[in-house]
Amino acid sequence: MPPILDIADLRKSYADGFEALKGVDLQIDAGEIVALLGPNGAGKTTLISTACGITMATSGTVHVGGHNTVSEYRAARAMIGLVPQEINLEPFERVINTVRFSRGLFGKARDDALIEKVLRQLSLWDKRNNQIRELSGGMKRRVLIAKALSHEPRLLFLDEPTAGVDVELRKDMWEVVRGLKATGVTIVLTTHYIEEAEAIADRIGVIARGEMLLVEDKDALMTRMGRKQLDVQLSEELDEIPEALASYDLVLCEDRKTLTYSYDTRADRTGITKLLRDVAAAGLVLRDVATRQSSLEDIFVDLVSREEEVAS
Ligand SMILES: Nc1ncnc2c1ncn2[C@@H]1O[C@H](COP(=O)(O)OP(=O)(O)OP(=O)(O)O)[C@@H](O)[C@H]1O
Repeated sequence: MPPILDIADLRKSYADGFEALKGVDLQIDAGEIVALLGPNGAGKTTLISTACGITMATSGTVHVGGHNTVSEYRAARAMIGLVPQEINLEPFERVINTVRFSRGLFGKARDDALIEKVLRQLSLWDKRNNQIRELSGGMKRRVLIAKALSHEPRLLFLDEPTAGVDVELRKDMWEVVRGLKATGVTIVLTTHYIEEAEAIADRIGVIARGEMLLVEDKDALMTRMGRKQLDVQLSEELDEIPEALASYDLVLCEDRKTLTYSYDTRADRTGITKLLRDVAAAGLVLRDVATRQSSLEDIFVDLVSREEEVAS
């Protein structure tokens, strides 16, 4: 099956000459959840707005469900739902009318059963007759999603859906996103919360300075780039790493009592057994050992800082 979203060599320079996207390629299959991570100003919002046809690309193409977003704008746009970063709702309008109106904007016939389904799915049915101003911040964000779903899109873009939302509500939102995926909607979201990407994404894309550094299956990425650390805690402080352990790539921590050993989780031999034997042979007394798996956050920080070094 062709990808539901196909972005090829997308470039965007703003009027002031700033190049926000420098040839981005991205293919997304139907039914996936893809999280786009990147530092502030990386180009995530520009990518989403350009993919939706709100911002005009300087060059390159975007196809949604096989439709070109410029030459077949209407067909492409009908397949897309966009949940923007800012809450841009009319405070005195009622929830149900807000959502119905959005459907009308796409020229779709009124469908009360569908609006009820969407509002129930987002736990907003009880609030359907409330004015927007009477809702909490988390509920307003869910109204934005309901609006974006009102015309039955196949591809939903969520631009920082949980920015400024507390931990509990963020987890609720993750449930909503998983529920949408279960109904067959493809989801592309941007986020600054790495645990969010870790919790819900099937694939992760990392953008920095307008370039897509990688797009990869989350689990594969964590296995490929993830390293494990072994902290060897000693009973006594060391001035330096003993000569007998020089062949290991060890780091002596600030407390001078912990030696950190990094190893590749995929390697046949991790070297741990030999290291511990050599630690004992060097006359050091062990107090404790602990292991730590690098998180997606470690991988992300590592990737982006490496890219910054190359760029500077
Ligand atoms: N209308 C515009 N005119 C000129 N430059 C712009 C415009 N919109 C965005 N930019 C610039 O393009 C770059 C990418 O911005 P964008 O909003 O896409 O980043 P982002 O990754 O979404 O950032 P954030 O995480 O802070 O939301 C930034 O340097 C920004 O200043």
